Amino acid sequence: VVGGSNSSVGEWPWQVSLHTTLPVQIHKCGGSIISDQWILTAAHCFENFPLTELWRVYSSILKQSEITNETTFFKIQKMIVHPRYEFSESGYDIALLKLDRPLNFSALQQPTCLPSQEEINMEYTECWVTGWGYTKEKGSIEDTLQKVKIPIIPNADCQFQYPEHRITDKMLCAGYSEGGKDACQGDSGGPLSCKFENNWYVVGITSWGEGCARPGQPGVYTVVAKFVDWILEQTLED
Ligand SMILES: O=C1CSc2cc(C(=O)N[C@@H](Cc3ccccc3)C(=O)NCCc3cc(Cl)ccc3-n3cnnn3)ccc2N1
Repeated sequence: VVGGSNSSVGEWPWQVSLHTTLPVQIHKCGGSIISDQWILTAAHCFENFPLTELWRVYSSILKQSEITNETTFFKIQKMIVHPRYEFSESGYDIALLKLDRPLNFSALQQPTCLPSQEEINMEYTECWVTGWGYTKEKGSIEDTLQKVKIPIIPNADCQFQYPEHRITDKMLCAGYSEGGKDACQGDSGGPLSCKFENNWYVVGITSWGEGCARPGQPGVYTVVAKFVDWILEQTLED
């Protein structure tokens, strides 16, 4: 996250850190707890790492340095990548992870709400991007979970800013025209969380952008509301 600040303990209890273990263990992507056994994240996280055995899911983490060999983690029992996903910029950048066992909700780990389909994204006036990603383009993974408040911008404006892309109705953009605040490498898969009538919703999934926090190059997020039917089909079947 560029232009953000340190989160406090329990501020984003649905945020998880997804680690790959080979060749060394590193934080790879963010994700959001949406039930006691399901994590919502981005499809592109698994492009080079499709094997569930290579992943570890850490919840109730504020600092990456909290993670040691003794820290408990969840394994992935099932990985569901959207069937229409090809690459981030063509959309459908969404995936579901079923944990090997249910997690116990607490102040430090609990689900966020899925938005309902009809809520249009422009009503959200308080949206935050969170993650352990770079704080500048040539950066490194942050120790403390970062947060930054970023406004959702109309898709028409976003399309103008990305003339070589097709910004679909299943994508939303968030950023400041002057840049300076954005997601960055290591934040993908994490939530764009919006507060609405005193509840928090995972409105977007951090997906792609041209550089980080550049003027006129907003971040692009998967519109979760457009996939709620798919999410329910995949998760209620179990
Ligand atoms: O310890 C390490 C070594 S460096 C490192 C890099 C990445 C990374 O590139 N992640 C990509 C995505 C990815 C994940 C897995 C495999 C391959 C790629 C990302 O977050 N990409 C974020 C994409 C993005 C989204 C928005 Cl909304 C705005 C701006 C951007 N950025 C544009 N340029 N950089 N960020 C993830 C974890 C890492 N951990």
